[in-house]
Amino acid sequence: MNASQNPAKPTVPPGTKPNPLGSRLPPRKALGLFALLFLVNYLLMRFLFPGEQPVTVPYTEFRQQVAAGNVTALYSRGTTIEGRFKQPVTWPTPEEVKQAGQPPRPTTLDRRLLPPPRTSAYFNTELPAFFDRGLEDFLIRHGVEISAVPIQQGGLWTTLLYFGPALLIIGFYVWMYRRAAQGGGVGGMGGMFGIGRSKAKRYDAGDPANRITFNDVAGIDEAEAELVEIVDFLKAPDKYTRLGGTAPKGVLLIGSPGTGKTLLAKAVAGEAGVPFFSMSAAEFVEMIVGVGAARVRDLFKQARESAPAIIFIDEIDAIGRARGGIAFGGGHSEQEQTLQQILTEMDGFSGREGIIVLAATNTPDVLDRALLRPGRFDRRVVVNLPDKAGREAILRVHVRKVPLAGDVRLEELAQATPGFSGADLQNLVNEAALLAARRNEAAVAHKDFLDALEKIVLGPERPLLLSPQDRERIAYHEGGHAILGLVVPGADPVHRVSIVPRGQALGVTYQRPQTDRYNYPEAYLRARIIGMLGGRAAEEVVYGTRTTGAENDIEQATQLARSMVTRWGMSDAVGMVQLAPRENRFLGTAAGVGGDKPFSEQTAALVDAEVQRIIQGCHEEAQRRLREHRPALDALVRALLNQETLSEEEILRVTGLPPAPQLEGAPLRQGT
Ligand SMILES: Nc1ncnc2c1ncn2[C@@H]1O[C@H](COP(=O)(O)OP(=O)(O)OP(=O)(O)O)[C@@H](O)[C@H]1O
Ligand SMILES: [Zn+2]
Repeated sequence: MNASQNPAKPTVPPGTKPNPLGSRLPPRKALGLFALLFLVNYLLMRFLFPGEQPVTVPYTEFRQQVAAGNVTALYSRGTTIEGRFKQPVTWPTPEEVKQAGQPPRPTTLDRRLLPPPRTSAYFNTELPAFFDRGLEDFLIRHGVEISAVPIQQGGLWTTLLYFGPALLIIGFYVWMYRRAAQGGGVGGMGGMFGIGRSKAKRYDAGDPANRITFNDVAGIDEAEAELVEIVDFLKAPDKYTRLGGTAPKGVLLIGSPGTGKTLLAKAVAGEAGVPFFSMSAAEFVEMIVGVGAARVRDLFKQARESAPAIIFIDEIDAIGRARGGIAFGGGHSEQEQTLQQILTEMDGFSGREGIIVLAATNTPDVLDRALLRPGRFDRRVVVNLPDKAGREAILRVHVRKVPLAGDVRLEELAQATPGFSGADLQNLVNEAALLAARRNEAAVAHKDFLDALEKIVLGPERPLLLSPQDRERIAYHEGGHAILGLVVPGADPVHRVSIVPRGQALGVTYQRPQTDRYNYPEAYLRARIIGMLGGRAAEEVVYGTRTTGAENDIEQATQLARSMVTRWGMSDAVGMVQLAPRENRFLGTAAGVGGDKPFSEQTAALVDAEVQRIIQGCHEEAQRRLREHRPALDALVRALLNQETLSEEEILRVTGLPPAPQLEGAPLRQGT
């Protein structure tokens, strides 16, 4: 289970001002007016020219009309004949409808039925597949004019009338354009409905109340340090360019979601005291081609007017994907144009203007090379997930505005939250504060944090009606995980066991590392697998039967064992061979064996056999140790059935076991 879920984020950053250049007519209204005109146009057409839509008649009917002398002219195109009747004709005729045995008004749903009757002076028909030899003679005999050009539907006056409504719409456009242009004073695409205007959020650093500085950023010191130079440059651009050096133009911030890229960009603006224009790249790209480019132009224009300034483009991968790569529905060329416009704007800077473009992405490897060339986003700053000290510092930033009870131990919380991003930690503080408020507490206590953490990691409690047998089985399952966490050397300390159903889980065992770990001993990994298999092993030892409850455990254990074999060279039979790709550093996704296997079938079989051998060994050890500690297991289960959730001290007390000898910690794990 992944600990970092989407944290709730404030949608509008503090200090955001609405764009002062809003279009005068609200876009909603303009659209409504537009739709109305369209409707009027359509109705007008239908009303004025009810017969102008040609009827489609069968070939036999066409011949009959020619024979009756009712066809004046025709034009043929391929096997289609279009023409004009002397007298308008209704098709299908009432007799036809009767013959077909249909109600006079067939529904459009039934395609086998005849079309609804229509009257028109114009018609079209399909020539039969076989050649009608006498047709030409036949037509001439009946005085049909064979036209070389398509037959005009209606004369000059109808043509004019056709154009009337269209002219009306064009007139409306011009009028709207003028209005908007007068109001906003921005020409070009930007004038019309404000479509081409960037919806950039301007965040002004001038107001000290909502000024964000490096003080608000914690735990990502390296990234911060790299941006200090940018702040310097913005404060005194001339200092850098005086000797002919080129100023930085673009910085790419790379990091997982919620690591504080946006925050960092804002802090740079705040530190330098310059305005901050931010926009998400996804907002650039809309349905209408050309709009994205216009928005880019407008964004840069706004920034230039208030230079020195920072432009922040979030999720730049939305437009900056390598061209010719993944095709984007219909929006491909739009995306390309938008990207091109950004490049053009950046190339256009003299560097002395004091504008720096910061862009953020969490998938740097998909970006177009053109973006990364010198003079563009040639500086890259990696924003990593915070380590334990970093997490504590971030928590400290976010609890500033929260009254804390004396028992809160931020260090412990930092220890229990490996893999959490800054945004996740902010969310944790927020959830804890909400929980404390709901509990009518005067300050936020440590327990509030722990409960909030549990809710974030596993989802809210889920009321489930369980039979006493099911509850007992779940208690033994969790008890199995917990006991092994206590008795297997090297296992992470167990700090909470619960049989309250949450999210997908029926029960949870939390294990907490002592410190963040970057290098894992083999013994530790084995201890982890043994613990993971402990739930099933306990069920087997106690009941002698199995349930589906171990699915998640099996999945995790298999993944870990596979990594031991394919990535970390921990199988003697396979040896020190890398058989699986490295995990993605930025996304933190642990990759299993790749889809397109770069190794042979034999190797694959060997890997599978080795994975099985590891799992089997761990499974046996889990069963053996649980048999050995059966009294402790029973005691733990009794306490769990009584109290549902046990803390670390309670677990140690009821089982009478000492904590497992430590190898040194590793990230927080919860087994389910
Ligand atoms: N290093 C940090 N220090 C303090 N707060 C942080 C940190 N990182 C993130 N946060 C908090 O999380 C919130 C969201 O972070 P932010 O929007 O900057 O992340 P991001 O990396 O831009 O995410 P995304 O990639 O999803 O846009 C911030 O407003 C801030 O409150
Ligand atoms: Zn389990």
